[in-house]
Parts: sequence; structure tokens; C-alpha cells
Amino acid sequence: MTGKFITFEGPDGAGKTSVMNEVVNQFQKQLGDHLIVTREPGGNKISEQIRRVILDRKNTEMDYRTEALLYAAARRQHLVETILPALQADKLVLCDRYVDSSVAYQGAGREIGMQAVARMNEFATEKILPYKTIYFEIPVEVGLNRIAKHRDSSKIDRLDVETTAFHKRVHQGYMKLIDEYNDRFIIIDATQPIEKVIQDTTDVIHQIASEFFKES
Ligand SMILES: Nc1ncnc2c1ncn2[C@@H]1O[C@H](COP(=O)(O)OP(=O)(O)OP(=O)(O)O)[C@@H](O)[C@H]1O
Ligand SMILES: Cc1cn([C@H]2C[C@H](O)[C@@H](COP(=O)(O)O)O2)c(=O)[nH]c1=O
Repeated sequence: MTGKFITFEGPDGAGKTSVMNEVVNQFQKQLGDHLIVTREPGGNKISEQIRRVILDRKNTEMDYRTEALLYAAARRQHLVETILPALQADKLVLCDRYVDSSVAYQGAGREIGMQAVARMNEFATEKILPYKTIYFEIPVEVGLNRIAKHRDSSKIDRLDVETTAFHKRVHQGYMKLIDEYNDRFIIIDATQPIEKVIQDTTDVIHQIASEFFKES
């Protein structure tokens, strides 16, 4: 068996984290140490420290390119310290966000340019892309409403408080990525009741990483 790298993407409030938590609860029993669950920005000590700087709502003066570079720096450390060793040890890696987030948020949302951000990230990732990306599709306003309604205000970060126009550009960025990498992206309808989203996601992972479930 070889390791498999699967990422979760989507606009803010799409439900990725809630769904991942549920899916992981189920899979952990079956897969134990063969499963690694991680996130970006973050996933290890240094990358989590960078995460705090990026998402701190007090850092209002942060330049957009600084932001893009910090995400890429956190990603580099995460890749070499967490993702690659897990893949080399034949594990299933489920990662909440990866390079597509930078291309959509910094490239399209911040209007730095999707290609420019993708190129800059090639330095960080050495062009390592996920095997499959599960994309949670939701209208921007629905995602932002979920955050406004349910999220504890201390957990609302610097990106969450961006304008609806910013989040719409991010969504358009994702649409372009899905078009460009349609063999890598798998789309889940995240407007459905959460139980159905969890079921759809579980089914997709069983399908694309079936070798892990056969052996357990
Ligand atoms: N299918 C759903 N229907 C209704 N509410 C949902 C659904 N999925 C998640 N939620 C709620 O929406 C809120 C946002 O969910 P969550 O934090 O999992 O989203 P996210 O995609 O990880 O967002 P972010 O990227 O901003 O961290 C949570 O309060 C969660 O309980
Ligand atoms: C990896 C990455 C993330 N972001 C944004 C997306 C979210 O608004 C925040 C934090 O992510 P989480 O899902 O709430 O944990 O950061 C980004 O702009 N660029 C990136 O590369």
C-alpha cells in the first residue's frame, strides 16, 4: 500500500471541519494509526504558531503578499514535518485545506493573481498536490450566515470578518480551480443536512481510498 493525500476545501462556513470531525471518529476505529488528520494553516508546532499570526484579528496592517507568504511558509513546514513522513509511512492523510485555499483566498480573494500565488506555492510544495480534493460547495452567504449564527465570537478570525465581495471572489477562484483540475476535485453539496453531508463524504473517501478499508 502507498500513502494517500486527500484534502478538504471550500468557502468559510461550508462545514468542512464539522464533517471531518465526524468522519474521522468513524474511520479512527477502523484505521487507527494508518489515519492522519491535519489542517492548514497548522498541523505542527511551527505552523500553528504561524497560524496564530495570520488569523489574529488584531493584525489589521498585514500586507496581502505577507499573508500569502506566511500561508506558504506554514505549508512548507507542514509538508516536510507532517504530510510527507505520513505518506512515506503509507498512511491516509486527510488535510483540512492546502494549496488550493491559497490560490482561491490570496490569489482570487486578495486579487494577487491565481497564477502568481500558485507559482509562489510551487516553491513551498515542490509541486506536490493531493491525490483528490473534496470540495464543499455552498453559496457564500449561507456559509457566512452559519459562521455568524453558530461560531463563538472568540473564534471568528481575520479572514471570517472580510467582506462578502472578498468571499465571492474566493468562491469564483474555487470555481476556476475545479474547472482546471476537474479530475482531482470531487464536489459535495454542503447545503444538505449535516448527516447527509457526512454520509456523502464517508462514501467518497471509501471509494477513493478503498485500499485502506480492505485491509482493516
Ligand atoms: N450541513 C450543515 N447544515 C447546517 N449547519 C452546518 C452544516 N455543516 C456545518 N454546519 C455549522 O456551520 C458552522 C460552520 O461549520 P464549520 O466550522 O465546520 O465550517 P468550515 O467549513 O470548517 O468553516 P471554516 O473554513 O471557516 O473554518 C458550524 O457551526 C457548524 O455546526
Ligand atoms: C490554508 C489557507 C487558509 N486560508 C484561510 C481560510 C480560512 O478563512 C482561514 C483559516 O482556515 P480554517 O478553515 O478556518 O481553519 O484561513 C487562506 O486564506 N489561505 C490558505 O492558504
